[in-house]
Amino acid sequence: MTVPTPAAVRRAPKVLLHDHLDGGLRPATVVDLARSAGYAGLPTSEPEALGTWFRDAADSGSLERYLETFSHTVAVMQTEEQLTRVARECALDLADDGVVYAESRFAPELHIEGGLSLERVLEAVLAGFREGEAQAAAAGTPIRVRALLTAMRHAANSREIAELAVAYRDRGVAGFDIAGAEAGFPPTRHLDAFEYLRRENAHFTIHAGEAFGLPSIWEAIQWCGADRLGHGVRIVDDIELTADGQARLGRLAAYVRDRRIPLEMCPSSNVQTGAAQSVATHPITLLKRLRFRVTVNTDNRLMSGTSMSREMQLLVDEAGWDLEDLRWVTVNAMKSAFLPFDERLELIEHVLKPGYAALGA
Ligand SMILES: O=c1[nH]cnc2c1ncn2[C@H]1C[C@H](O)[C@@H](CO)O1
Ligand SMILES: [Zn+2]
Repeated sequence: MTVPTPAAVRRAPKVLLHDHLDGGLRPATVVDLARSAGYAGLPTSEPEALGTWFRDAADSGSLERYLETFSHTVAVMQTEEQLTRVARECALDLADDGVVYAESRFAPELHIEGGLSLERVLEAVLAGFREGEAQAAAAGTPIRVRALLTAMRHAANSREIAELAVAYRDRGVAGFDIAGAEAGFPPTRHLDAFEYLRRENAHFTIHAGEAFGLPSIWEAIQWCGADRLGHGVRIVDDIELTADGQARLGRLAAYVRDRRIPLEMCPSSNVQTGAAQSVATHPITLLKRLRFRVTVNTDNRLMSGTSMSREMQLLVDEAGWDLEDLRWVTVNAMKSAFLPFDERLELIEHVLKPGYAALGA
């Protein structure tokens, strides 16, 4: 068991599958964009205080209230310049944190209030990712960033967004997702989009098992055919721990583990929305022990005041994780990425394994 130092955690190569573009802005950028766009709705225009405000407001114990904070970030992501800047800074911030591959998700339908078409929104974001990748490579911290297109589960645009994801599959879009309030909006509302994606051999993940339990996970997998689960924490409701420390898996939990369905787990976010009590008791550690295909993610770096390094460090400090655990979830994430197999393999063999070996794993 190698307990990594904070410096080693920062240096370790990381893979991020679940990060919202509109949940990861720098506080200073929100302030700057709000000022130049004339958006007067921010609770404060002092960057540090704004960062604290987002964290506190998101610390609500409810997914619905957590999601309300996005109105401020979405308000300043309505022009091509704004979108490109936010995407470029996202790539740079992740690369600076040691992330070598990231899938960044956002909902194009939330960024058309300024009159942009969905295609223009997407192209502005993709341009930002390419700029960020080029700058990061020049700075010696190469990163690959792909987009996931999200459709909002309370709305009715999922088929159109799915078609957009397929149209741009060779131009920087790796897959599709649905997000937003979970209770009352089951994934089967969007069956048409998922069936279309499956016919197109396209990849998708579904936010499920975060604010709602097993039925949501079951629908996402068995009705919709999700490749991965966003969060999926509530799968523990189908696991019974016996007095002697053994675990008995129900049919759904066994299916998820048997089929190696990746769980995009986001510890800090789950504590904020009430899906988990603490990082120390977060189901990710039990699921890791039971060898589910777990991955560690940030969800919303702004709302949680976090980064990949911070999420990993919290698991080390509060849940007893070691360097081998970090390496294992990182390889899990790379195996589960919506990137072609040969590119995944190349990153595992030439970046992840040597990176962890250099740290002593
Ligand atoms: O953790 C989440 N659960 C459900 N929806 C979420 C979560 N984090 C962000 N979202 C929503 C709010 C964003 O505006 C949208 C697209 O990124 O996705
Ligand atoms: Zn999310």
